[in-house]
Amino acid sequence: MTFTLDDLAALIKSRRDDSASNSYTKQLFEAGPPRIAKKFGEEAVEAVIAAMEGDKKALTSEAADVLYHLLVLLEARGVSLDEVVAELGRRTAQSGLAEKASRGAGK
Ligand SMILES: N=c1c2ncn([C@@H]3O[C@H](COP(=O)(O)OP(=O)(O)OP(=O)(O)O)[C@@H](O)[C@H]3O)c2ncn1[C@@H]1O[C@H](COP(=O)(O)O)[C@@H](O)[C@H]1O
Repeated sequence: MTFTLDDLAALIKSRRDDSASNSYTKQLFEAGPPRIAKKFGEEAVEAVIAAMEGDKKALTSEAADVLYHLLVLLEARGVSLDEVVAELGRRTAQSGLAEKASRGAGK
C-alpha cells in the first residue's frame, strides 16, 4: 500500500488531540502556529541550500521535512490539504503566467 500525503495529513491531525507526550507533532501544536511557521521556514531554507548544492539525497530529506511541517502548519491554521489541492486544481485551467497576472501587479 502506498503512503500518501493524505495519510500523513490524517496522522498529523490525529496527533493534535493525542495525549501521548512523546509526539513531536503534538509538541509543535502546543508551541503554536508562529513556532510551526518558523520551523517550516527553516526547513524550506535547508531545502534551498540542498537544491543549490545539487545534493539530491539531502534535497529529498529536506523536502520531506518541508512537506511534513507545511502539513502541520495547515492543520494548525485550519486549512485542509484538500483545499490546497483544490486550489491547484483550479489553476490547471490557466497557465502559471496567466495565474500570476490575475493576482495583480506587484505580487
Ligand atoms: N514526517 C515526519 C517528520 N519529518 C520531520 N520530522 C521532525 O522534524 C524535526 C525537524 O528537524 P530539526 O533537525 O530541525 O529538529 P530539531 O532540532 O529536533 O527541532 P527543534 O529543536 O529546532 O524544534 C525532527 O525532530 C524530525 O524528527 C518529523 N516528525 C514526524 N513526522 C511524521 O509524523 C508522524 C508522527 O510523529 P510524532 O508526532 O513524533 O509521533 C511520524 O510517524 C512521521 O510520519
